[in-house]
Amino acid sequence: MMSQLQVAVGVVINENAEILIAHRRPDQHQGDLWEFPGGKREPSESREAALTRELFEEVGINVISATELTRIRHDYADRRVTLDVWLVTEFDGEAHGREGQKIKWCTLAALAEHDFPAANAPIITALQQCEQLSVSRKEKPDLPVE
Ligand SMILES: Nc1nc2c([nH]c(=O)n2[C@@H]2O[C@H](COP(=O)(O)OP(=O)(O)OP(=O)(O)O)[C@@H](O)[C@H]2O)c(=O)[nH]1
Ligand SMILES: [Mg+2]
Repeated sequence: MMSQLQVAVGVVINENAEILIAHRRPDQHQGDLWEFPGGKREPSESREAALTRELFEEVGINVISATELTRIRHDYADRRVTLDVWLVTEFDGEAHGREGQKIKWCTLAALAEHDFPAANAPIITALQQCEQLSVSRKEKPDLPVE
């Protein structure tokens, strides 16, 4: 039987309500596609600890505050994954591709222009309905009055 991989995935949001995405290397599973940073939970780890470790290893940020967005089970032809998807609303540090991968901050609208693994479709839907993203957009300061 195929094993079920437990994966911690972080949807990191900055003060402009932009979302961090990273490009998967061609040799990785679901390679050459965009992803939300994250990776496999180790057996000894909590789900939160896996998220914090993966985000530091991959994009060099320290998670301060994260809430659960959704959990997704998806069967690929060659493996089964459970994605624990977190909204990371507070973090320290400047995101950069620590594994040489391309990263970028992109608006919710621009996410649709990127190709993600099939398992990610419900994440995009959840983000479109996400209170926190619309709230942070509303809270964005207006242009200064002249
Ligand atoms: N990080 C991440 N993994 C995803 C996403 N969507 C998705 O299906 N996955 C799948 O989740 C699985 C584990 O993620 P990963 O490849 O990042 O694992 P990892 O960081 O531990 O990498 P490694 O295998 O190179 O050590 C992969 O099969 C990957 O295809 C996503 O948005 N982000
Ligand atoms: Mg990874």
